[in-house]
Amino acid sequence: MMHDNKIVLLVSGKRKCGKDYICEKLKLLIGEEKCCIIRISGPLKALYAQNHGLDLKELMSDGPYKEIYRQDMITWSDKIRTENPAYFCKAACDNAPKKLVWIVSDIRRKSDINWFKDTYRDLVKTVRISASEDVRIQRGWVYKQGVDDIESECGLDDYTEWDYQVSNNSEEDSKIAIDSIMNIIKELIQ
Ligand SMILES: Nc1ncnc2c1ncn2[C@@H]1O[C@H](COP(=O)(O)OP(=O)(O)OP(=O)(O)O)[C@@H](O)[C@H]1O
Repeated sequence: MMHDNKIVLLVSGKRKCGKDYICEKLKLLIGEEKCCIIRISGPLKALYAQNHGLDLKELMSDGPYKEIYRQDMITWSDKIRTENPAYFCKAACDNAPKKLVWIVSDIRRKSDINWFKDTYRDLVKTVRISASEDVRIQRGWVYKQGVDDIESECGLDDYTEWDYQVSNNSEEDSKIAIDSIMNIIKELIQ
């Protein structure tokens, strides 16, 4: 199968490690004409909102709505995933614009990585972002049973085959992380 992409960058990390922060900076550096951020949670939330009569805009935002429904959304989407593990990954890619670089900013499960690797083969590069618990707490993370202790948060804790592992405990860290990822990307999209 031919793809328009040259890179599919899969990004993973615990809550408040700075996934969005790093992905947004990468997108700006690569340029919006070449790059977009994809979220597997996009089609997931759309379908959930539709099925439950909720406001999608509220659900997509970082507000309280997201936290109120997070748990139920996980249970609901797990049911769909049991029948078809790739359902939400495929839907996210089907809806994504054609760009040289796709950054998938919410990779959570081994089944996500497997589907992307089966589909996009050697275009796939994987990145794990980490930050200490102290730093994540400073950024607003509060441990939640039923969220932080289940597969959607821990499914990749023991995954070891990352192409890049970067830490994001500080602004300095993020610069180093972004530089090293950009070095690879620049070469691949030339
Ligand atoms: N290197 C950094 N320097 C300064 N602020 C940062 C850094 N990384 C992240 N932040 C800030 O920390 C907060 C959490 O980051 P972000 O939303 O990117 O995390 P996330 O991993 O996407 O979280 P979630 O899993 O909840 O979506 C944001 O306010 C972000 O601006």
